[in-house]
Amino acid sequence: MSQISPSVYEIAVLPGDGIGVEVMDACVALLEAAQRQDGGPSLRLTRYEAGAQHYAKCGDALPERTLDAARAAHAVLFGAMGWPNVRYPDGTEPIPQLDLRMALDLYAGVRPIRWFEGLPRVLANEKARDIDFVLVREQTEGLFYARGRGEVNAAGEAYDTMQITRAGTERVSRFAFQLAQQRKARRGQARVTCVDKANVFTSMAFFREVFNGVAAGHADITYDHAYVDAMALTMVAKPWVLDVLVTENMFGDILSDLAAGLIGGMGMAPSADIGDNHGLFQPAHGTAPDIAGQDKANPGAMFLSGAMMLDWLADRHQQPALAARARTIETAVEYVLSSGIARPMEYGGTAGTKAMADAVIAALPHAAQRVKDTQAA
Ligand SMILES: NC(=O)C1=CN([C@@H]2O[C@H](COP(=O)(O)OP(=O)(O)OC[C@H]3O[C@@H](n4cnc5c(N)ncnc54)[C@H](O)[C@@H]3O)[C@@H](O)[C@H]2O)C=CC1
Ligand SMILES: CC(C)CC(=O)C(=O)O
Ligand SMILES: [Mg+2]
Repeated sequence: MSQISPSVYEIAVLPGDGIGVEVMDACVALLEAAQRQDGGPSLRLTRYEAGAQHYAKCGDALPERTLDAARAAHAVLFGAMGWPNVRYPDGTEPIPQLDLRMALDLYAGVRPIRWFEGLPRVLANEKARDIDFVLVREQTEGLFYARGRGEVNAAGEAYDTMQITRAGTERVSRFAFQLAQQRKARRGQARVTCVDKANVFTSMAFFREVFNGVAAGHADITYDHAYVDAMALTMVAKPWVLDVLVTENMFGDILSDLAAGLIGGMGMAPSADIGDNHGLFQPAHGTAPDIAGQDKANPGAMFLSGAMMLDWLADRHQQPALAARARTIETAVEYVLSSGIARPMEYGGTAGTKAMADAVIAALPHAAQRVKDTQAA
């Protein structure tokens, strides 16, 4: 849905916990530098508190003020939240991103995985250079429906329920086909794969049946199916054959980390949580307690999530200058890695979070020129 362009885009910034704060500082610096450079539409980036540490301090992981700001903003930029030893009384973690997905109805978790020069070559096969697929994860139901509802009974049995609805499956499937249509326009072909476990679970057989109904309405896009265990193998054996995948919440959670492993780890795996009225953009990784506070995190996933936010705003508000800014940021990230100007510690290099941010910011003028040259060609 396109909307009138505001004079300033209000962005609710929720850094969260651990490396969420570090990669967010780097991303805000990059977004501000890119805006200064192109002099285009303004983003007002305002920080709000939420997360496990906030819960530990104040007993509230997602304050009303933060939720209101997220609802009112043009977009939400999110770091990561959660901390292993901070728990709710039921033993689970305060992870407000799940509450935000429900509150803002962010049903499509969009997780692109693309290899480019400068990323580690995890798979030896030359074809691994062509890895370029998007996992669309349903995010408002599935096995995550059980959150806060699970039970352990007196007989010592624990139950968590998987919820699959026709409406929820239809809308996420439609989203996947629309995404495939956009990719087809760019790449000449597209295929949507429904990832499920329809051979075992009634809920998953229903997911597949509803997906097939949506597929029937998109005759221009090829589709197929894969069981989730076989998909795990395909991802490792020949991920270059994958295009758009759509799956249930929990399967998507697991497969998206596996997919990130194909390009060297979580540090270059961005994501977008999209609903009909709101968009939230966050790296697919968590708060990484093992490296937090040491300036070791790779901010690349956060940078690319920021670029996804600019693209989404550009599309929603018909603002091509923001799409150009997104291309500039992506190009700067790729240039820094491919030229070896800086190599993140995650890939065995020496560049910490701040050094990566400095290098990408310094590459912005060069990247902007490259984007202009490409557009002119
Ligand atoms: N969206 C979110 O906010 C998410 C939050 N979490 C929370 O984060 C906490 C830690 O969870 P984990 O299972 O350890 O997952 P994690 O994604 O934080 O870390 C997994 C591994 O990847 C590494 N890693 C992650 N991001 C990196 C980056 N940008 N640069 C370099 N290395 C990176 C970590 O050092 C760790 O070895 C938990 O409290 C969990 O609930 C986990 C996943 C997503
Ligand atoms: C903390 C999680 C539930 C979130 C997560 O792992 C994810 O969004 O990928
Ligand atoms: Mg995850």
